[in-house]
Amino acid sequence: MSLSPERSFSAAPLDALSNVASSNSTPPTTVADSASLHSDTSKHDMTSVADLAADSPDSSQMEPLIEQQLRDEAIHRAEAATPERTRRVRDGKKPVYNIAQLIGTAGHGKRRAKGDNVSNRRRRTIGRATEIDQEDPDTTKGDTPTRRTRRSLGSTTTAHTEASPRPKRVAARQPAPAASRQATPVVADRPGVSTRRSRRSGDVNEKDIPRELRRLEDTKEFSHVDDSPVVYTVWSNGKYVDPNQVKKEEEERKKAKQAVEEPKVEEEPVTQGKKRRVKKYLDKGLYAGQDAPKDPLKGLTPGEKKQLDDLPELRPSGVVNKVMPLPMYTGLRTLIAGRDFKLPFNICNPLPPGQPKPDEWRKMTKNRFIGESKDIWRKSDHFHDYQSKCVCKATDDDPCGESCQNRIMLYECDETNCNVGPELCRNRAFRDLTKRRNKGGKYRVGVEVVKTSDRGYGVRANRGFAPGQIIMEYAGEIITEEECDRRMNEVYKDNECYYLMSFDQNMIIDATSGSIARFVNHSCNPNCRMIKWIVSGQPRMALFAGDNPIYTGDELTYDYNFDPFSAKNVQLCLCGEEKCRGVLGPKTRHEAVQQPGKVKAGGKRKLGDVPSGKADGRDAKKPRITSTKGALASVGLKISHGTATAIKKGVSAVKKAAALGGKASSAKSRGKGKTVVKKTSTNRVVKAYVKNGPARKRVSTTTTVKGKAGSGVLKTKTIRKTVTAEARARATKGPKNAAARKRKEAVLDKTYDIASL
Ligand SMILES: C[S@@+](CC[C@H](N)C(=O)[O-])C[C@H]1O[C@@H](n2cnc3c(N)ncnc32)[C@H](O)[C@@H]1O
Repeated sequence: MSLSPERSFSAAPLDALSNVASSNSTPPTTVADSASLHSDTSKHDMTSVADLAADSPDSSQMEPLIEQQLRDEAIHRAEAATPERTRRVRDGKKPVYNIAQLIGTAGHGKRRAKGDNVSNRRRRTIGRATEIDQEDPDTTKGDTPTRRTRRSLGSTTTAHTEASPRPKRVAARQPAPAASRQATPVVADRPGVSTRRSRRSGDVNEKDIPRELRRLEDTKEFSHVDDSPVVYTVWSNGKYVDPNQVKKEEEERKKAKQAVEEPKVEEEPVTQGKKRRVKKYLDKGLYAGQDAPKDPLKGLTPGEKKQLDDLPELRPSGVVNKVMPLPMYTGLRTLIAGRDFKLPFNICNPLPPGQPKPDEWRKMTKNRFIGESKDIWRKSDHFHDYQSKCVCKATDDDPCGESCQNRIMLYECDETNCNVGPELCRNRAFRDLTKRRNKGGKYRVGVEVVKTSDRGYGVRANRGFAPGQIIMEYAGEIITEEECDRRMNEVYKDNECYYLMSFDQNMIIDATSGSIARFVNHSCNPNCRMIKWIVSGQPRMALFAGDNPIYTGDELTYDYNFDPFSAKNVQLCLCGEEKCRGVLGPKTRHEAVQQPGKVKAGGKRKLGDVPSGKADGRDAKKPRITSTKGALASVGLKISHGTATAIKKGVSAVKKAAALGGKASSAKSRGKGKTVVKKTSTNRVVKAYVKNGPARKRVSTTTTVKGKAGSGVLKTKTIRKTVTAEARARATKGPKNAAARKRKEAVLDKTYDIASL
């Protein structure tokens, strides 16, 4: 019997032979190659065995021998090539193809998708590939090895996707017939791969358990014994629904329903045992955050007081009426006069959310020195002056009230300079402001930024403020004049709004990054004042309510007393007041003369405001205030009232003004070596910026020495300037009707006195 190649092929165990072949072959591309792939011996080997048979005298005797030899040879070769697979061969396991090697991609390494960690994945493809081959021999019949390989590749993908949440669909597409189970051990016999079925049945062969799971063998979880109670969770809209919470809510709903259905029995006041329920009335809203006036009779005329004596029921009993508070400052008068009144509907109606808010605004609540300003800033004499104690007494009617010297000097009382103490002292505005703000809340802060129809943003009150009460601090970056010049010429040159305020020691507060106060607009008849106070020896600027109370919803305004410095920068005033000056300009001389006598809380005062006895008893250290006549006399105090000054671009006129013969400034007189012609008694910067260009200016200076106050000589300087035709044309372009234009022109015809007022 001759040994044909086919016979030798069938005689050898298929899997072992194919393994050997697969390990040695290049990827097969033809049927012939496929045959060679599955053949157990090389052509050369077969020839030698056939030769051996041919040479044998008794071929029938030789046949089993040859077969045996062939088998041995195959095993031997297989062992030499891949010892592991040979072991499988010995164990009679199914053949395993190395697909990557077969298709020549083994050298590429594992494929890695984006974010896909394939390092731990098991190559189950081979088993699958085999499965296909084994599962349905009919389907594979006639398949070239190439096709099979492709199929294997397909199953490679399947194997990869097994880890993804779609294995079931894959399984559905390829329902595994019973035959596939035969193939399973190919996978299962590999460490770490055991089929679900085998695990479930508990028939776990130790060899089948992956090494990393072996230590978990004793756990219930491993044996699929779940003795924990089954917890069903409910999820709604991607959120976990707590059943207890649901139950609670349901009970509450039921209770509420019952309460509505059952007629409510009026509760009898229980006098014994239980505490009597007291009905709560709204006692806040109208005056939220506002103290009631201490003395309601204070504002009444003698006639009204007499009238009140005839109406004892109206006499304030001291008990706060919480039921329906009367208009706070006019309540008693309204009652006496018997007038009807109605509460304004918007009395406590702060803006609803979603209002346009200013962007590009970095809020700052405290002053910050920038650049050189800190080094230049020095402690001037009045910073020490504030330390002298006031002469108020705790037994006074109004301790540290209107007559307190500290208050008159615009020094805030504190533990160093107050004779009364923190409980009774009423001259601690900045402390009160801090306390109020620290408590937080929209209503305590009391202001909000609003968008006005024609003046950009503004600020309105969302609570009431008593006359003279502090509202908010004007804070920002404290910069030198040089820095201010630089910013004006470089940074703010295209801006329409400026947030520059003259401050102290010739410095400027730039509130471009600053507090809300920067948004307060100008009015020629304002309801607030911007006042500089000395607090713990440091100057601070704040907005105070004016002589009248401020109600919720009122827009807050103060008189900028604006100095445009250049006619080019004159802006039309849109305050809408009857006595509007027409432009954002400085106060007229007339207004300035009228102003001081009017000022009450925190404003400019005459010496006559200070009770003479107390003035005499003042500490010698404090600046002596001598009585002087006229409007300018009153500026002997260190007051910066209405000091808003916008400093517009242009060449600093410091030198110019100096050249015009202005006297040495207080700064110069203090040996600073700088010529500054702007120091005034009000600390207002009167600085003549002369713009290169068509602006025609007539600048004259007069210096009046009025007396001494504190650290320096009081000076006033008047710089007159005339509005140019160009500025006039620009300023009167706005008003549409002839009357308004005429009014503007009339205003512009005036010569402005930029004076220290
Ligand atoms: C300190 S800012 C006040 C806040 C400013 N409205 C805003 O939107 O930022 C000053 C600027 O506001 C405008 N402004 C303020 N009061 C005005 C008024 N009464 N009439 C016209 N413009 C006014 C002017 O443009 C002025 O330069």
